[in-house]
Amino acid sequence: MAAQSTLRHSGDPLLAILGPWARLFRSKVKHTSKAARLAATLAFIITILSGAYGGRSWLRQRSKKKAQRQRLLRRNSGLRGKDGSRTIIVPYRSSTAEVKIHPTKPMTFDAHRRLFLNPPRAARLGEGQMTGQVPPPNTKPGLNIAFIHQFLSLLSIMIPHWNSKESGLLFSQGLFLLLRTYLSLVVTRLDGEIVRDLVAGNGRSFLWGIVKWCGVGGFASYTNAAIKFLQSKVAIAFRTRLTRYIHDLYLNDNLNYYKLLNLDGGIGQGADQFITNDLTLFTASAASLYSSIGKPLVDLFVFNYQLFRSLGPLALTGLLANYFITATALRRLSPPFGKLKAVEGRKEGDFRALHARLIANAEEVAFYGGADMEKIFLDKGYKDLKVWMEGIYRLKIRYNMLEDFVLKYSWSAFGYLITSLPVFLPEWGGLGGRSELPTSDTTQSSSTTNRSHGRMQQFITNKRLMLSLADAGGRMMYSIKDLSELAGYTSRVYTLISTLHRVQAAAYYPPRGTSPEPYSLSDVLGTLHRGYDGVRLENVPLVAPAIYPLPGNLLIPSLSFTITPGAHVLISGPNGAGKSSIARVLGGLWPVYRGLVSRPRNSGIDGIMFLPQRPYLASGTLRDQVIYPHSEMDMRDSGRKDYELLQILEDVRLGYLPEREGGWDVRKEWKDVLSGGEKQRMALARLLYHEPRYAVIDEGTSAVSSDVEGLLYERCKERGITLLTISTRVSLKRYHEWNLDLGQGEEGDEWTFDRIGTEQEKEGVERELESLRERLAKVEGWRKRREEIDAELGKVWVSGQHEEGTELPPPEYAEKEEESGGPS
Ligand SMILES: Nc1ncnc2c1ncn2[C@@H]1O[C@H](COP(=O)(O)OP(=O)(O)OP(=O)(O)O)[C@@H](O)[C@H]1O
Repeated sequence: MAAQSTLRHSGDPLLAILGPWARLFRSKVKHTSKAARLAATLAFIITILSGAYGGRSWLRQRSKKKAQRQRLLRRNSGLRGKDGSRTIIVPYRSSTAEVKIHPTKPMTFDAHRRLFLNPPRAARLGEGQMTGQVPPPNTKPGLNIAFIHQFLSLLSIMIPHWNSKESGLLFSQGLFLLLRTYLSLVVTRLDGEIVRDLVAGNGRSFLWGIVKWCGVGGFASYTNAAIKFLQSKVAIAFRTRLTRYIHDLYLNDNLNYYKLLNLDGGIGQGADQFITNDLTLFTASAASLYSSIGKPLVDLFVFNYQLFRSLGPLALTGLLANYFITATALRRLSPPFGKLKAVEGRKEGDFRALHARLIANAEEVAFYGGADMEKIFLDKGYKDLKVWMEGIYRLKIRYNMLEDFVLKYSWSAFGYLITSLPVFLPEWGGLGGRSELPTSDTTQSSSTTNRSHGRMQQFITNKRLMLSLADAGGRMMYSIKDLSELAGYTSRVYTLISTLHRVQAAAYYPPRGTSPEPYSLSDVLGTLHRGYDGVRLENVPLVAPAIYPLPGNLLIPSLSFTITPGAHVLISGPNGAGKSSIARVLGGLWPVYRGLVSRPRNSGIDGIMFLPQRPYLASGTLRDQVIYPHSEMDMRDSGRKDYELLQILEDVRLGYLPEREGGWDVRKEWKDVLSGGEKQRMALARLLYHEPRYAVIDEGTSAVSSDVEGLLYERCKERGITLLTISTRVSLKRYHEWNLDLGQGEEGDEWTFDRIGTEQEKEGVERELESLRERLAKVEGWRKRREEIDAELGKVWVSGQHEEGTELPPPEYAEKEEESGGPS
């Protein structure tokens, strides 16, 4: 029996663990009363039942949530939180995942403005106020105080609180980095022991050493993988923080995405290269810096201390001197990697912008057959980039040679010298060196053997320490280059964010002690008043702005008119007179340089809506095209239904679209699917959906047939929308009450604002007729003058060649054909 039980125990380890517990349970059960057993059984059954019920409702909720997510994803929609956050649904593997986005608080932007617009003078960025640019053009990206300021400013966005997720990630990474250093130390010692045992022929210890080596190796591999994983997590967390911050600053009610390119111009071709490429490089570089500098720094301290213990103060002094000299030499001789990287980023951006332009205008270029011309632009853009990159590589090759020689070969030679110290200069060889001295209580031969084994172990350990140290020092040196490159990326990202802050705060100041250029961005004195039921301009000059700090171009010196509800206005005039410019000022795209502009507060319902000259079709579903700029979430919130959208499409004669395209949820490249007229009608459908009180329609029906055009205007008016139509078509007057006519006078900078169909307007027409009559009266005189000139020219032509009235000889080829009997 005993034998049986032993067999069972050894055969089934699980039973061996559970057996005692089972016995304990059985003995407890035996000693409990019947009532207690009944209660326990009941509790057990209730637990199982409630568990099953809970599990079932959890499963149900999960499948309901899954279905909701799928629906939201299909409809390009999401969920809105009470705290203003948005939850969007993204595809994840075969299912979906939720991403919650919290908007950046305005307070945060206010707090950061100081960092990005008023940097300390010590950072050599304060001079920006003198030149009106932040950062000033003379701030070179490199390892300087400006870099530290820029990096710390960005760090305050990347790690907003000490207890944020990013700090946690960095802390965990730090722990793993320390662990790796510790493991390197263990490996170093182990290496020495293994070689000692091998030389001494101690097989048992040698094998045990190998086992320990493998165990430590496995653990070290896991540590390395964890460090890399955490580094990528840190990089992506940094990138998420910065991207969201930039998006919140870039895409807001202040229209910074428009102003950045059209008014400020501080970042050249646009923000896309900055946000996509430079930001990625910056965050990857910042995250790797932590381990690429942090780890060797810790290593340097630990290994130096170890070497000091075994080699003594002379070695340590030598080592430190070596670091200092090589670091200074390399720093002096290194090219300005930061500046090179910043320029490279700009050139990459220019090249990318050329491609983006071609993609956006592919149809137009194709019609013109402009491929060859576009290729020239693209090839030139690439050549610029290539020449720059080759220049960088040439600079790098020289530096790399020097770096390699110094860090690999000269350092190892120096390392051998240092590790030989205990052998040749035992009295200088530190604490470990004392063991080298002969002792009197051992025999000569065993002392020699022991000493040589001890030397061997110590040499191997020291050599490994030296190698690790050289590796750590090398990595420190290499990271000087990484640091310079990081300075380049930092400068790019900092420039983007500070320019965005400047646009957001309209912080354009003339250099100290000077007055601003008239009609430049630092000379904006007018007011844009939102919250007026109508549209009113009072003594507003119409100025086409120029990129800061240049002065704008004055189109109309002073414009004043008021539009009240129901007073539909046609804004007419020749091309380039400034019609669309009025819309730009009203929309807040262009600044109000002088005077007062009043407009409704909101865009859309109860406000004002603008239909631009070039119809825009968003990416998304067919529904998204009608409700733009609403999302489906907004549409559901306002209680609108799909059948209403269909009615709107019927009103603009696009009722066939949902069926033809395959429903409301279908996604297509709508700008290629819809014709020019359909696009304009879609824009009017948006107007009918939003039903604003006022609408500015800029050439919104130029591609629509005139019968449908009239119908569209009537539909808008039926819904109580007051129209401000910008058009060169005088025929549109019949749908409007007032006419603002621009481009009059000699200079084209005068204007009239008249009621259509009134005495005043008739007088205006009379005036125009009178001026035409005056011109007609001059026609007779011009005709006579032309006859005189013709006669003069006729004399010159005829003299000495042909008689008047004689036939001109036939062309040569006609003569030949006649001779050969006509064309074959
Ligand atoms: N972003 C800009 N920067 C500088 N000048 C501009 C800008 N946009 C337009 N302009 C200039 O302002 C003037 C008025 O332009 P606007 O677009 O208002 O003309 P318009 O009367 O609407 O002409 P059209 O009938 O051709 O649409 C033009 O001379 C134009 O070149």
